[in-house]
Amino acid sequence: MPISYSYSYSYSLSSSSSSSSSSSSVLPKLNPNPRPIQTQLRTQNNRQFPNLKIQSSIRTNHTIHFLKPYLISQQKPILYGWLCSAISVYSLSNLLSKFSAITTATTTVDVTQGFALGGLVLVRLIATYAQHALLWEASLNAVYDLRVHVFDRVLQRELAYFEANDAVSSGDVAYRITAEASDLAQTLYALLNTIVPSSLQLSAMIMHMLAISPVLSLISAMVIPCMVLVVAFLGQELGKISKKSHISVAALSAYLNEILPAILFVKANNAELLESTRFRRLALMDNSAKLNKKRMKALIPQVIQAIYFGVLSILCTGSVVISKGSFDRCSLVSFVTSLLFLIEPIQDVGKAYNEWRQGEPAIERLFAMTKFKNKVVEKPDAVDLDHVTGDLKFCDVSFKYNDSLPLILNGLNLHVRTGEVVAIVGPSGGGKTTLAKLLLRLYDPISGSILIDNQNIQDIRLQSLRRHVGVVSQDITLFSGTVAENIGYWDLTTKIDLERVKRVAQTAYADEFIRKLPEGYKTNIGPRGSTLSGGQRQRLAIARAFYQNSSVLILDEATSALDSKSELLVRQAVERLMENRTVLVISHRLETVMMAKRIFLLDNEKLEELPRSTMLNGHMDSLISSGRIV
Ligand SMILES: Nc1ncnc2c1ncn2[C@@H]1O[C@H](COP(=O)(O)OP(=O)(O)OP(=O)(O)O)[C@@H](O)[C@H]1O
Repeated sequence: MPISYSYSYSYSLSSSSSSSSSSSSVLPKLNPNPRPIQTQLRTQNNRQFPNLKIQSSIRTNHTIHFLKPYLISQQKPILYGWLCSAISVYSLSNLLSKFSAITTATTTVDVTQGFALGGLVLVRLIATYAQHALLWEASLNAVYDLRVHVFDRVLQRELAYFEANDAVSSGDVAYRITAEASDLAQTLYALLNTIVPSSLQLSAMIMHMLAISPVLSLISAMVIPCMVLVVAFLGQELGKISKKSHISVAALSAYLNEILPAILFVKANNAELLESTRFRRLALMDNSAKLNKKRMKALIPQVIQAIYFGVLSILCTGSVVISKGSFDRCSLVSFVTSLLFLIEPIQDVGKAYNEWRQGEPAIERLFAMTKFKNKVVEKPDAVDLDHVTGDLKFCDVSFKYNDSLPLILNGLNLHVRTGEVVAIVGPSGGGKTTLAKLLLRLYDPISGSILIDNQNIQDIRLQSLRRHVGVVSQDITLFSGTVAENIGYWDLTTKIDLERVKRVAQTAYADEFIRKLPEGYKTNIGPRGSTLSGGQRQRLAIARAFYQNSSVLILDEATSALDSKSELLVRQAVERLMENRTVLVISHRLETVMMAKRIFLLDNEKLEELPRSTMLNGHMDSLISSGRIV
């Protein structure tokens, strides 16, 4: 199993999933008796959302608790936004009083009154605009901070999280951080816009009504409990529908994330029709989930309005009849206008509640990714290594992936001296790549220790360790960007040393083909380096390892599956790369193995040194035919 590197997480996730998923994603669907769609999706969803059960148990107050720091950090625009809403409501109240006075006045309206009205309208418009703009700013900024936090936490998760058989798929992770986080902005905005602005408008209108007729106001207030009950019920239903919608769209995104990188496999297997059918099934599920959600969202305001106006008209007609004669025309106009302006905040409260119900699953799913405890932990007093000579020791190392799985390594011992090249051969699944993962501290052994320059790697800062241990694998990770950015990846966010990039490319025999590219070192190589040949991609990876210039190097099948000319170039590049470094070669190829000074066979959880003569005398063939080397 090749190592997939943490080049950039989203990237390595997709590349690793592409290689490993291509068969799993396509082959099972060749089953002539496919299970019903619902069952398939349920299974798929269970696989993609293993934390769903746990997530649903997270209570609303926890969700609010999660969001609190992000909202507090945006207190300035929030407070200003609320201040604007107070101004807006104040001008509306004044507007209503003046308006009812004008509409019932017996004398003609003078210019000053007209200007005052116009002024109030203008103030309300500007204040309302500022309120919306500021509250959107706060919501979007909070979501930006949250996204950054969630992505950082995802990067901090150990490899086991991504490799486990119930791992959250890269498509799902991407969906949560992109689409669901975007939806969250809408939820936050609805909340912020309700807590103060709608409450203010609600209170202002109620006070207005109370001043005109306390009896009528109290009767009108009876409509509120009815609304609350209906909104709460519908909101709960909307929450359930929303969860289904989140799951179906995430399944669609996860599917696309798996299948698009495997497009070569799809075409080579004439699987376009099959994949189109699978896509249609998922898209249909998503469509109907979305439609249900939209229907519910469209229904809720209509139900609120129907109840509001229905109950109010009955109550008001009754009460006007009862209080006949005690009400002047001006008061009636004012009362009814206030009632009309009351519906807006009531609807906003309902809307915010519903937004919250539909946003809650997204918040839970986002935060579920941030709550974890890594097994590989950096000690607080871990040291930085400035310089490493490259002396490696594996002392009595035993390892298994988890308690229910068998041992992969059992009391393994190996000493690789500074500058030495050692090859590890063995049967497929024997644990060669696992050994490399342990050296990079992507996993910790269950017992024993690994030392670099006599320092236990568990006492070294992870960043420092991985800076000194470079990897070149057959599963090369390149990303869309220029050639220079791919080679100088280590300095991507600072400043790539272009001279050094060119120098290392020459050393890796890559300079010649790079110069022939349309824009040389500035050529964009497409997603995952798709515009390059296998050999060119390998030489870029080798150039990148030169750029990193680590003292210890892991070569995992670096010279596989190339034509003889490319292979020669890659092998020469590898030979140069090996100079003056401690190298662990994991290989099945005799030519690569023979570059090593010592050769070890990893089989049955143990290491056994093979005399070089074994390999030279053609004994490798007999080891291959007996299955001890693949
Ligand atoms: N993340 C994982 N979780 C559980 N088991 C794993 C995991 N990764 C690898 N394994 C198992 O550990 C064993 C060793 O795997 P490893 O990739 O180290 O073998 P390898 O010698 O490199 O094989 P190959 O030569 O085929 O690449 C295999 O049985 C494999 O199925």
